[in-house]
Amino acid sequence: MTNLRLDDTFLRALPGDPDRGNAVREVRGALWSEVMPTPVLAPKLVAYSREMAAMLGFDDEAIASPGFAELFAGNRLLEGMRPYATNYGGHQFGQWAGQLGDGRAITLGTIAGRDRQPWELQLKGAGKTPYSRHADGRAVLRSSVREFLCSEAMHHLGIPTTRALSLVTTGDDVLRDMFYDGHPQLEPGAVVCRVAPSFLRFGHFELPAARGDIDLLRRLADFCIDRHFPHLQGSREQRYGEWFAEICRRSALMVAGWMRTGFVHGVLNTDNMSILGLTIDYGPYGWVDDYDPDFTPNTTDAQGRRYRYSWQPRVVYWNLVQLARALSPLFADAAPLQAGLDAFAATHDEAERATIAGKLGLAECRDSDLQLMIDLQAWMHAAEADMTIMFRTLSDHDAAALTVETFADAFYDDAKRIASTDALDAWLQRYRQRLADDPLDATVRRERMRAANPKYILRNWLTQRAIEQAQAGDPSGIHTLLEVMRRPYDDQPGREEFAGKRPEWARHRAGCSMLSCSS
Ligand SMILES: Nc1ncnc2c1ncn2[C@@H]1O[C@H](COP(=O)(O)OP(=O)(O)OP(=O)(O)O)[C@@H](O)[C@H]1O
Ligand SMILES: [Mg+2]
Repeated sequence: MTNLRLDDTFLRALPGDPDRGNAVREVRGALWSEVMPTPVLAPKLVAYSREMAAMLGFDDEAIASPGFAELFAGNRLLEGMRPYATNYGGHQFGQWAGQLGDGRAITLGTIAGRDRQPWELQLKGAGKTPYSRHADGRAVLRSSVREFLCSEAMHHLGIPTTRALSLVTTGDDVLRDMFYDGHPQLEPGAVVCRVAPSFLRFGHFELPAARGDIDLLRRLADFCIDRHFPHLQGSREQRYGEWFAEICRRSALMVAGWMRTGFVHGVLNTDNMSILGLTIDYGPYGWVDDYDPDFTPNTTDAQGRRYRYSWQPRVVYWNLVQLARALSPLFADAAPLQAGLDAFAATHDEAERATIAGKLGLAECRDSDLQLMIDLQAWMHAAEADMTIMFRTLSDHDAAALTVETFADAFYDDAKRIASTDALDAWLQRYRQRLADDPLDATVRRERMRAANPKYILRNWLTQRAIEQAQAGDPSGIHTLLEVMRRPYDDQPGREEFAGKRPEWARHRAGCSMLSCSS
């Protein structure tokens, strides 16, 4: 573990803050500030991702050593590590918020993985930084469990995401007012080590642009392209255009993955948008249980529901417009930026059609299939039917034999089930007619549907149950969930409970249907 080769390209290529220490400050003309993690009382490794550990070259012995927990709690550094926090801004709920920055994220360094690619190791919750503003730089166990598990679950679902290496409890308590209602409580603290090729966000580009620091903006753009988009060719301006278009396409595929699986990010501010098109910042996210286009897990967003499930594609587009605005000083005219935004629309449209074809088991999505899907969604909404169970049941049965009884496990409300029976029969009739006009054979159809319709998603109540167990001293629920979510598309005999609908106790429970940014 001590001979990790650190890659400090980011620090060498881009200007840093001349000041040291973690005093809160405005940082201009610089993209990062060197800052030490603040040591914690008693680091204890609670869970780790075996795939990520293998990728980074940590063997069982290294993971079991006390040094591993100490390193990934921020209590100890390896030789050559120069930890830093980065400087970014962002649009929060539609408003420009100025400088934000890594207020509780500290990068330990970047190392080459087994794949020879750079992987940045970043601690979340490692103490104050110059960007902590009024907050404490810490994270609580419940939010850290959520970030750790969902990062890995998302990866195994095949949706671009930052990853998680480790979850360490700190032995320190952290004060949090979970619902901002004047009832702060002490909660156990934790640190997640998350991992990605880069944690650059839209906000890293927006901040220098907003300050008129075009030189810094250009240096950052050139660095980002050279390092993370080296395949882009052509003149400097052509590369900028291609780069922006690729960010748009990647963002479209990311959000299409969320829509396919029922993920709601919760805080889609531009500071939570990765320039690599990765899902980033697992805060008050949620997974759709009963299909509801307005599902908004984040109580902080309960009024406007800006970040509701069904608005995510348009919000990502809005965020890309902000990025285009920020990057515009790099362009002589707006055409390449508009072309990028158009690429978002085209890619998203194509991905949405692929989703429909996959979820319904069709060789291709015709125009009329869009309506078929809209009608099924409207039906699920009215019937209060579980989205994941509906589609998986649809995947696993011969269409000829489907009746409302086949979907018995998907309903949350008996009266709504009964009231919706005729409408489902009518929809199934149309679906069967459509399948009769589709060339796929039954085996291929089933395989495709099972690959588009996960059986296991990281339902909020499952995570909440694991969190409550962990808070009581038993982390085994986290390990089990991590294991189940490694194979979300496979049937896992004996683990049916993890594919079940939300139990009644979780309907209005904090942590299940209501989450806040207090984490
Ligand atoms: N406990 C905290 N201490 C210091 N800064 C914080 C804390 N919580 C959030 N922030 C900062 O507030 C801003 C917005 O927070 P947001 O909830 O989007 O991010 P986050 O959950 O900290 O993490 P990230 O985006 O790094 O995953 C960011 O600048 C973030 O660093
Ligand atoms: Mg954030």
